[in-house]
Amino acid sequence: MNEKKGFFGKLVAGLQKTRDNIIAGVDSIFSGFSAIDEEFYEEIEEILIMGDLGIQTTMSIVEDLKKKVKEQGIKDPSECKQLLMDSIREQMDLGENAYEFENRKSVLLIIGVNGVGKTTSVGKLAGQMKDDGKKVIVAAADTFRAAAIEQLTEWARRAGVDIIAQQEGSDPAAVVFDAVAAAKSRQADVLICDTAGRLHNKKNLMEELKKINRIIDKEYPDAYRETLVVLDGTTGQNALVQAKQFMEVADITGIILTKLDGTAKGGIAVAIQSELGIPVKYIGVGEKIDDLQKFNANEFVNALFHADEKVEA
Ligand SMILES: Nc1nc2c(ncn2[C@@H]2O[C@H](COP(=O)(O)OP(=O)(O)OP(=O)(O)O)[C@@H](O)[C@H]2O)c(=O)[nH]1
Repeated sequence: MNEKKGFFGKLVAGLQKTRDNIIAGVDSIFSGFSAIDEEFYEEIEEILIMGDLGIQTTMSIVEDLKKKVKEQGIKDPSECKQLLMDSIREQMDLGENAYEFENRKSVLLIIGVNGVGKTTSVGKLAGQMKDDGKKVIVAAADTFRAAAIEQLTEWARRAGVDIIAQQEGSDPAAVVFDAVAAAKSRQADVLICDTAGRLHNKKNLMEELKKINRIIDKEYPDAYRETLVVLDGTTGQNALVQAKQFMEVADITGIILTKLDGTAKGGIAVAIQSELGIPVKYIGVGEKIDDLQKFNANEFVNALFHADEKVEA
C-alpha cells in the first residue's frame, strides 16, 4: 500500500512539467467557457497538441469527447473533464500480455540510440526484477562504445546481477550467444540484452538484430521474447519519429519512455501508443533505480489530472 503510494507519488512528481503544461490550460478552459461550442473544442485541441499528444491523437481524443458529450447530453463544460480523461485513457491499451515475460524464462532485447537512457533502463529493470526474486543476467551487446560496457558493468554491480560482456568492438551476436549459454546453464529467469541502436545505418542495424534473433531462436527456442525500444521523452514528437524508424528494422513489442520527469512533453506517451499501436510498457521518471515504472494508463491520467487529491503533502 505504502509502496503503491510512493510509486504514484513519484509518478505525480515526475509528470509535474507535463501537468503544468497541459492541465493548467485545460482547467482554465473548463472554468472559462460557459457553453460547449466549437471554440471550446478548439481550445482543448490546442492544449493537447501543445502537450505533445500530436495532431492525430488529439483529433481522435476530441472526436471521442464530442461523441461522449452528445451521447450523454452534457451541457456544462466543467462536466467534460472526466470525459476527457476517459478519452485519453482509452487511447492507451497495454494488451493482456504486456508483462508476460515476468512469468516465463525470457530474453529482453533493449534497443535505443545513444543517450536516450538505454543502459540506465537496463540497469533499473535488472535491479527491480532481481528485487522481485528473479535470477537476472544482463548482456552488454551494445559493443560500440567501451563506456557503455563500463556503465552497464557498474549497473550490474549495483543491482547485484551477473553480466556477460566482451571487449569494445566485438560482435554483439557473440556476446548474446555467450549470454544465452549463461542464462541456460545458470537457470536465469530473465536475460536482458543491452543492444545497439544506431539508426543512421539502418541496414546494418537490421542485419545485426536479425543475427541476434537467429541465435536466440536457435539456442534458446523456449525463451519468451520481448524487443523494447527506449525513447527519450524530452524529444517529444521526435521520439515518435524514432519509434517509427525502429519499427522498420525490428518487431517491436513495447516502448520504454524515459526522462518524463524532465519534460513538459509527457503527452508523447499517449501519442506513441495511439498512433503506433505499440504499448509503452515502462516510463522513466527519474535517475534512481525505482524511477522506472510500469506504465499504467489509469495512474498516468490520474497523475496528469488531479494529482493533488491523491498525494499527501
Ligand atoms: N531525469 C532522468 N534521467 C534519466 C532517465 N533515464 C535515464 N536518464 C539519464 O540519462 C542519461 C543517459 O542515460 P544512458 O543510460 O547513459 O543512455 P544510453 O542510451 O544508454 O546511452 P549510451 O550509454 O551512451 O549508449 C544518464 O545521465 C541517465 O541518468 C529518466 O527517466 N529521468
